[in-house]
Amino acid sequence: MTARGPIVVVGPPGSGKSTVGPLLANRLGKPYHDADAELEASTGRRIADIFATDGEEVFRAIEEEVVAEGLARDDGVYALGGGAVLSERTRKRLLGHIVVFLNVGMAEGVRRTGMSTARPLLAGINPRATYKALLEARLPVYRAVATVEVDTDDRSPDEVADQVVERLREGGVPESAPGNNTTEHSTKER
Ligand SMILES: Nc1ncnc2c1ncn2[C@@H]1O[C@H](COP(=O)(O)OP(=O)(O)O)[C@@H](O)[C@H]1O
Ligand SMILES: O=C(O)C1=C[C@@H](OP(=O)(O)O)[C@@H](O)[C@H](O)C1
Ligand SMILES: [Mg+2]
Repeated sequence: MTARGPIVVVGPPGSGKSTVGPLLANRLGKPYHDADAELEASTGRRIADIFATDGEEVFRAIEEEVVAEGLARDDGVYALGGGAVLSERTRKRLLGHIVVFLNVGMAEGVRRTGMSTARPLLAGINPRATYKALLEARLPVYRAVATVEVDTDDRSPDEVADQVVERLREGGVPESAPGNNTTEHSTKER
């Protein structure tokens, strides 16, 4: 399969990008990078602090720069923050990459993110409603950039990573109708 740069992992908060990313990298023998971790390392600040002090717009501008650098690498597995694909410039930069969309349903996504205060967007009074709105708004965006979509609801992180590897071996054919993808059917007979 000809694709450029790192394999990119996208999806909503709690879909498991930062958990599955390293497992996937390990299976593929590639280095792993996480955009949120790099953003915190390069700014010396926590994401929650940037949101609280400077607001989302400033965070998104920093994120766009960090992600542009990360995407320019030659290789690796690169997990983005859940909202990085909201940037049109970032979406354009994703063209030509293998982009893995880890999907998660609302109930499981809320459950996985509910224990953490590290995600300022979900810190409001009704995280369930916020998460639902976020999923509805972003699902089409994740699908538009993805070349592979994998459901994570009923899979452990290891099972998700295995499934991604299998799908990549099949040729990156999506589970369901995304935009930036190969549209022919899987060559693997089942
Ligand atoms: N497939 C999974 N099954 C169960 N729990 C998961 C799964 N993937 C991730 N988690 C858990 O959900 C939480 C959020 O995972 P994380 O990798 O930080 O998601 P993301 O980076 O997409 O926001 C973590 O506590 C993680 O252990
Ligand atoms: O969905 C989002 O807008 C965000 C997701 C977070 O990353 P994860 O998706 O890894 O939780 C982090 O980048 C920031 O809190 C904003
Ligand atoms: Mg993450």
